[in-house]
Amino acid sequence: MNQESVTFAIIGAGTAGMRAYREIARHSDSIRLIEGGRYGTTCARVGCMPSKLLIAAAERAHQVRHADLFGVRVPEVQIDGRAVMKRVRSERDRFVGFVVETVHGFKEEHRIQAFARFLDNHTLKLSDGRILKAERVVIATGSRPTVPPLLQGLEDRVITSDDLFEWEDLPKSVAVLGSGVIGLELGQALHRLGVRVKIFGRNGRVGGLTDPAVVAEANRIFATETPIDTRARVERVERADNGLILHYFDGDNREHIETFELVLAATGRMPNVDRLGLENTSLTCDDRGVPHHDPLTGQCGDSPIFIAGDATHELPLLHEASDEGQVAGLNAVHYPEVHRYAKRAPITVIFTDPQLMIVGPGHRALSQRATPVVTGAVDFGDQGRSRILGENRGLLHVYGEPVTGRFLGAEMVGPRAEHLAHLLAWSLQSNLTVADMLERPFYHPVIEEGLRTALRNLHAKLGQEGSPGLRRLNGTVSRD
Ligand SMILES: Cc1cc2nc3c(=O)[nH]c(=O)nc-3n(C[C@H](O)[C@H](O)[C@H](O)COP(=O)(O)OP(=O)(O)OC[C@H]3O[C@@H](n4cnc5c(N)ncnc54)[C@H](O)[C@@H]3O)c2cc1C
Ligand SMILES: NC(=O)c1ccc[n+]([C@@H]2O[C@H](COP(=O)([O-])OP(=O)(O)OC[C@H]3O[C@@H](n4cnc5c(N)ncnc54)[C@H](O)[C@@H]3O)[C@@H](O)[C@H]2O)c1
Repeated sequence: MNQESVTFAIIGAGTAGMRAYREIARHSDSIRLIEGGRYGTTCARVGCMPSKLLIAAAERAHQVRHADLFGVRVPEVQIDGRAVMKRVRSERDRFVGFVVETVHGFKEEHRIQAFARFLDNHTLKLSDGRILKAERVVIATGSRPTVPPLLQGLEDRVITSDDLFEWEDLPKSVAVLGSGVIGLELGQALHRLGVRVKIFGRNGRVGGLTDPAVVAEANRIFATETPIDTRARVERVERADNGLILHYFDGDNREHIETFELVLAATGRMPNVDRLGLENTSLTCDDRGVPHHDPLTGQCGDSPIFIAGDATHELPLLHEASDEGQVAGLNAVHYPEVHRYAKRAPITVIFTDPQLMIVGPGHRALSQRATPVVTGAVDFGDQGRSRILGENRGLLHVYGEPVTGRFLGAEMVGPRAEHLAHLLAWSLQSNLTVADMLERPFYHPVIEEGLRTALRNLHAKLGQEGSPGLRRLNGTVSRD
């Protein structure tokens, strides 16, 4: 039998796996990086990068269409679907190319192209028939889109984010199932690119927001432009000659029947742990099949098996996958000595227009704490810079802790949220109080002045003493 023994095996050469590889390869040459699919990572191939490329085209179309507001007349906007998708694909290929180049820079003898499956804690069966023995293993197998039972059997008309960026041209119409992060980002972009779109959510959810007031404002704003019903109930989907017929009840319980060329399933992603043969190991798993592990070490139980990235089903985000890969790699190297590493402040940005962001654990989690949470707010309707830009819509809620005055997090729908989210995440990680934050400089006229309004509002509600924004220096001024 073709069998090989090494010290380290990493399953999956995505963002987390590549990061773990780099960490381990600094210490050992006895390592194998196993990839079953194509090199290039989910982020570059079908995730962060192509989605933002599509959104960039949609934003440009939207800006040109609305140039009128500034007295700039554009007679007719035409969307060339083939040209849009050509740029998306070619820029995507460029990003993927860099990643593939990096992987090819790893030693050839370290790389295996096959799917891996556990036979026991230390034995992997590869899809090419080989057996690999490894003392320590990192699971970095990522996640994949789920398709709800409602759409099963209709696969030729159902797409996921894995398929969309391969399009040669834009379709005529798409029903988007799911108003989470992917559904909102891609649904709004397609709508702006001239595709007839309807986004179907459920329970009023928008992009993972949890603050009821911010959720309501986001729902209101998106509905002014894009056909969206986050309280719909799609009951049945059936095949038609030219697409799929959706039978659904809207938020007011009225029945509708509408035909679309395609349905985009944006109903969540599942961790790639179900085909790993984990039942052959000593690991215990949660109800999603994810091995119980310590999120701060990546270690599964007390075994020499570590897990990182989307496979953990914790925070399926790029920077988290990268950090977790590094931690898993380091701890695999030093096993049985395993260290806990602090997480960065939680941050999520959703690239809709207006953008959404969550910093910290989010409103729902904060309101479940024993100590009460105080909320400061700003409405961007009259905010100076936002109005100048014609982007004056949105709501920011900032949260603070009574007594200590500590900043706890934020949720927002509004202009340039990606930048405010970073200021706030850095403040949170630095353990700043709301008063500390107000002592920082704010230029004029900028969107950050809107943040200052929210922080002042929070400061007042927290009943903090002193004049916010001023730092009194020690001593008194003596005049002789
Ligand atoms: C449409 C979309 C947009 C996104 N946008 C953003 C964004 O804007 N910002 C952000 O932070 N995040 C975004 N994400 C999330 C981000 O892409 C993921 O969190 C990240 O790519 C996960 O990295 P990973 O290393 O865990 O998984 P992956 O990059 O998926 O790597 C896992 C690898 O494991 C391989 N594999 C699986 N099973 C096996 C096996 N048994 N044997 C061998 N190999 C195996 C797979 O083929 C794959 O190559 C987006 C995701 C999607 C889908
Ligand atoms: N900007 C970003 O950072 C970014 C962008 C895209 C994806 N991602 C990552 O990818 C992950 C997956 O994204 P996603 O949008 O697939 O998942 P998600 O969990 O954000 O959203 C899925 C949504 O679909 C809804 N849903 C499920 N079944 C449904 C049904 N039958 N009908 C109607 N709605 C239904 C759920 O209620 C939920 O709101 C995200 O959690 C995120 O971590 C991040």
